[in-house]
Amino acid sequence: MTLALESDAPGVATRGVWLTCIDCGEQFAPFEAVRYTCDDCGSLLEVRYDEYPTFDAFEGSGVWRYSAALPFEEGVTLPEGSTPLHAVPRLEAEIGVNNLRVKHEGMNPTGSFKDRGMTVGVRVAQEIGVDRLACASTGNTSAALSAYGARADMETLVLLPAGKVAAGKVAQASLHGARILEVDGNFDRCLDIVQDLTDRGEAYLLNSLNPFRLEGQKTIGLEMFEQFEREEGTLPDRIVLPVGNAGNTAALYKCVRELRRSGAIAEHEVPKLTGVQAEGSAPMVEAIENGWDHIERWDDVETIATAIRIGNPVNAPKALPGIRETGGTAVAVSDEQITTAQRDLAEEGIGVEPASAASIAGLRKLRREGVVSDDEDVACLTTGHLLKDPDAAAAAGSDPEPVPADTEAVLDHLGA
Ligand SMILES: Cc1ncc(COP(=O)(O)O)c(C=O)c1O
Ligand SMILES: N[C@@H](CCOP(=O)(O)O)C(=O)O
Repeated sequence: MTLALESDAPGVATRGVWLTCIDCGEQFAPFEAVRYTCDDCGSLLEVRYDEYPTFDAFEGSGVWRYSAALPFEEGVTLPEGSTPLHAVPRLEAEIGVNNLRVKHEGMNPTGSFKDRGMTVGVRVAQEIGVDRLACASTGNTSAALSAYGARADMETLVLLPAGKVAAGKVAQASLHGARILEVDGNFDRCLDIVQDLTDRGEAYLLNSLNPFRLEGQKTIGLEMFEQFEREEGTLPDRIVLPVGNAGNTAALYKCVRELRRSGAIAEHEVPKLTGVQAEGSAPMVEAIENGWDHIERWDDVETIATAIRIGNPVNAPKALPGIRETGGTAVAVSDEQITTAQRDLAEEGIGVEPASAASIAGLRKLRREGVVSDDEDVACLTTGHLLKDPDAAAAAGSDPEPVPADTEAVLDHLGA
């Protein structure tokens, strides 16, 4: 396995930062115009730097600890990052791997990893000087954008698929002051519309199609590597993560390529990126299983894990090579397997929303199939907090037992 590394970026932009097309290689200055895709060929853009740092360049905490690998020294912060890397001894033994850690991104300020992307993305919006921020969302992106937009005192517009966003997320967007449009269509249609609006200059797009979002999200990998190394004396052999729009997969792949390029990690230390989707929403798994270099859009998607109810992952051109070049894979899990994993994590004290539990469900399935071996050190990413989706949590948990307001009756009920 050999990773394809970026070539040197010619010339110098702001702090040596460039927007580069992942297909034709065309380069653009990063902040002089609003641009999400390549002017020449329409493909995805990636942020590239003149230099890539090693671990000794990092200081401080949270996302901005990694400013040497980001386009700015600091951003609009709440602050975000510094999330725990939990040991889960019972799950580790039951699933049967050498080492299992859970990186719980639900512990970010708005309860998901999106905050890492927004602290950078909203800072870029300030730099460019836009008036209004916008996103399509299955919930978490809208919650994060609303909070970071509020922090920056900027107007926010969010488009949500009607009836398909968990209650906690709508409440967040609402209270942080976003204008919320409920669209009669799924997330992918919402994103089509937001792209049309932003192409017409109506707003600045802060979905993960915006390459600066992924810069913030790549700090998940930087932080996880430092924690894993500190606590386990090694790096994980494999990172297992839920996949929706495939931004995190793209961001983690970029993280390892940059670390390889600076010499901070060796080729044999590159973890296998392993994506998990819900069976009812699995275009990336379909592409990996069929050896395709593109995804086919799924128009009808359904899963209890509403955060990853996505049929057209826009970052697939970045994420598919990431899975393949790192020797990883992709797997689909049922809603039942997701709920079981959500309960299992809860029994270890870790509260996650359904999409997050997909990582554990996927690892368990791959281990049973023998794709993951028993000597592997694995990090699973859990992406959102349990309270994001209180209805799913209540349905997965047990019902409260009604008792009279009387101590004897309570003791009686307990069978004492
Ligand atoms: C909780 C949660 N997990 C996973 C995902 C999937 O992440 P990505 O779109 O980066 O693949 C999302 C959103 O897409 C999410 O909100
Ligand atoms: N799960 C996401 C879907 C949008 O993803 P993005 O990373 O492209 O913004 C959400 O929370 O909306």
